[in-house]
Amino acid sequence: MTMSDPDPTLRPERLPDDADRALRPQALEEFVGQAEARANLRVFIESAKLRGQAMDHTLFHGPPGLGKTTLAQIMARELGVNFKMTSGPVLAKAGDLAAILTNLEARDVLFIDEIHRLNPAVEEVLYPALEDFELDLVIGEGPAARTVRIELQPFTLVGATTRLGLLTTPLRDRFGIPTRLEFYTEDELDQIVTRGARLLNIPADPEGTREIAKRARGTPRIAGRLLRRVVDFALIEGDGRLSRAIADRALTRLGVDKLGLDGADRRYMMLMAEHYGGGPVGVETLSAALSEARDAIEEVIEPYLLQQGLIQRTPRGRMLGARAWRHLGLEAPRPAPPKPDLFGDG
Ligand SMILES: Nc1ncnc2c1ncn2[C@@H]1O[C@H](COP(=O)(O)OP(=O)(O)OP(=O)(O)O)[C@@H](O)[C@H]1O
Ligand SMILES: [Mg+2]
Repeated sequence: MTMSDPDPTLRPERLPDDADRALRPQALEEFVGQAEARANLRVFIESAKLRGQAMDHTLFHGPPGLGKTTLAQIMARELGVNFKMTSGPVLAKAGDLAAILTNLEARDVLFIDEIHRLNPAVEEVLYPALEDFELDLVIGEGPAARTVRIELQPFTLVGATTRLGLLTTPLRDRFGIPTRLEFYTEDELDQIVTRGARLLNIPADPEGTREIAKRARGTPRIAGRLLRRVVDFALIEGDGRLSRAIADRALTRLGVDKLGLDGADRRYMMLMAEHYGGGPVGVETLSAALSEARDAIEEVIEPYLLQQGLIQRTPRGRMLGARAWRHLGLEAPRPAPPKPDLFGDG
């Protein structure tokens, strides 16, 4: 049993994607959902513009595909400044970061994706840059080495991470605006799918977009991918219309079930049910048994299953919820009878 072959079209991944770009909202007004985050960002953006200052450093965290990169781009556009993008793993040396920082113009947005993967030496350089817009660079080596201080233009760092827990505390503390993104509701996803169908010029029935919204795992990126696949089926096997029947047929063919779970989700739950009696079982054990990286399990598979109440996290490991047993069509084991208390005095 392995999870190495989930349909790549169904899983959020991090590579920039041209197809994604077409559906990406460009303005805060067009951005559906995340009402609280959006309302707050609106205030902070307008206030920064009014003051003529750089907006405070902002951190977006939450599962993949919920709109972190999209919101960072929208911020720069709404602020009317340049958008520079890099990522934690790409910034190998302090000099790489210094080169980017010294090239920023006043109030620019610098976006660092996967910021939990910054090299510690690079992170050290970032601290004074964030706090005082200053850079301390060591020039030369050995006895000839000296430090020079470089003044930077005030800028806004926007960080994104799927793993808030892996951020160092000093880095976390330097973000004035930490923002958690939540899974989207079915209604919000329906709006996103409906807008997407319009942009793709495909006539859509309300029941058709609703079916995709229900099965998009709370995630706009997945909604966009599923929409494209359903459109393919509608054009080739249907009458060119996004109906509920064609959506259902396409999603079933893609292995997306009624709850929006895919093969990887089901293999994870089946493993817990069949081999571990529904848990508790540790994530390392699941990782080994599924031949899947622990990170991928924790970042991609588990957040949605937790949110849906299909699994629970306990101090002793993961457990399958009653809803998961029902969904798998299996009977949950009865709780074991209490063990006789051999050493008790009662
Ligand atoms: N609120 C939204 N409304 C419409 N589309 C959205 C929304 N949020 C995200 N999307 C769509 O979902 C896609 C994925 O969003 P984005 O790349 O911003 O996610 P992310 O949180 O940065 O993911 P990752 O953690 O994998 O980098 C985008 O291409 C965009 O089209
Ligand atoms: Mg992103």
